Amino acid sequence: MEYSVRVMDKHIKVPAQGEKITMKDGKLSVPNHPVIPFVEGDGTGPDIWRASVRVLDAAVEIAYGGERKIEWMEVYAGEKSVNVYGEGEWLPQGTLDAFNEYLFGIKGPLTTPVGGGIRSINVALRQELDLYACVRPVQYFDGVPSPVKRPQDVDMVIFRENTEDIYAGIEYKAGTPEADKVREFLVGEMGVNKIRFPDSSSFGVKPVSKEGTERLVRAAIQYAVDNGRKSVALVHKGNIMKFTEGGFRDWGYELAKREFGAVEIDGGPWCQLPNGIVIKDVIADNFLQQILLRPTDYDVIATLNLNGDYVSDALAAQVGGIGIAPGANINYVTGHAIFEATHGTAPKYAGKDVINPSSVILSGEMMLRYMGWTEAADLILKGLDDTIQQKVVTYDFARNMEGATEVKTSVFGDKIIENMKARKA
Ligand SMILES: NC(=O)C1=CN([C@@H]2O[C@H](COP(=O)(O)OP(=O)(O)OC[C@H]3O[C@@H](n4cnc5c(N)ncnc54)[C@H](OP(=O)(O)O)[C@@H]3O)[C@@H](O)[C@H]2O)C=CC1
Ligand SMILES: O=C(O)CCC(=O)C(=O)O
Ligand SMILES: [Mg+2]
Repeated sequence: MEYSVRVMDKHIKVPAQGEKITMKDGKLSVPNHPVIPFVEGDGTGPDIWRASVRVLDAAVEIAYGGERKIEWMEVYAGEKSVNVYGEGEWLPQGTLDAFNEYLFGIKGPLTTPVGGGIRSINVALRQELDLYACVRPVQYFDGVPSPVKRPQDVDMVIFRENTEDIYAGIEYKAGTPEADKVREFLVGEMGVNKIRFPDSSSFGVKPVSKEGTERLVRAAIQYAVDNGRKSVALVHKGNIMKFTEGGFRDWGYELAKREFGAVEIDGGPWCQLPNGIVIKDVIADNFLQQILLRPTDYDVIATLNLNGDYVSDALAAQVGGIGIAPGANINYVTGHAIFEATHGTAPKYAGKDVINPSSVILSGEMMLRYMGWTEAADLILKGLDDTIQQKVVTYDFARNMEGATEVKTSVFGDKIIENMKARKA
């Protein structure tokens, strides 16, 4: 690929061809040759990205015959960033600037160490760009092996609040002066007497705001309206965490009434929009058993950050696993969006070319659809569907699928491309 001399910072090469995606008056404007930044990711990220980018490019080429093309621009985060930029540079300013300026991006998974070390770069990106909605559709592809009897009954779209909650990582380690200060404040000034072992406790803070809840619930209800869905369920643990998770529920209902004209049904608090969409709520532990026993009761899900994290992996498992679970982090007001899989770096498979690339491919499919390139997005769904029907799959599906041909990540990508070409021929 040719590059211009213009650089964003010394490591980011801006493609010579290509223009920015922009947003004006709430409307996206997507040129035929958009520049889209990508982060390859850690662990299995490079294996997955290599296969995915070929599938995305092929879909666009087959659909539009050269008239449209994505001009990819590599930006760095995670381990590769430290290699390129130097020590401590896990999320360089140039990367943030690129995502900010070019509006859209796509990324592979990034490692977050447990217990210590750096805070999540994934979370930092969502916070820095204020990508407040994590949208994770969960749908079943016919033929995918699943642990449940009727995986086809699962058809949900999770809207997970993406910037607040305990997930924001505001916490203080036991034994530090900061933890001592928090303890002194809680016990000494606030009169809290419920901390069982105050001297050896670490402390975490769970901020949940009205504004944060409202913009997420608004996005979920709007999605339900735009896509003819049946219901929006607010999933929370508001019986225990009354002002945070309970606040999420109450603010959610209030917004549905105030902005969408919902009225209470059966004595409330459930309510209904004039077009019939039901707004309901469910306590999170009950929700986790209900999605297994009667998934057809649920459609669009609006929930807090940590609940959404658990729920998205659990639901993904019902339709075959996180190898096929896409997602997008979106700010619907500014138009910024970073598309990424639900799963992590799966480090034990790194560099082996065996991992399932479907989640990133489907995240790319979401991106193309969001850009309005629906023909290319549809082709990807067909190509993936055909490949699964032919039982040509990666190890994760092969281990539970009778008569499967187990293939490498790269070959799986080739097969999808072959099937997309056959569909178009
Ligand atoms: N957005 C992001 O960038 C995310 C990053 N992470 C980070 O990733 C790292 C590893 O996290 P971990 O908890 O192990 O979770 P992972 O999602 O990385 O992997 C857990 C298991 O899920 C299965 N799996 C994951 N991805 C795929 C795939 N593409 N195809 C098929 N199977 C897959 C594998 O199961 P099996 O062993 O059965 O084959 C794997 O061992 C951590 O540092 C974590 O913080 C985690 C989630 C999201
Ligand atoms: O940031 C991480 O390492 C984990 C994030 C995660 O699990 C998720 O967003 O689903
Ligand atoms: Mg997760």
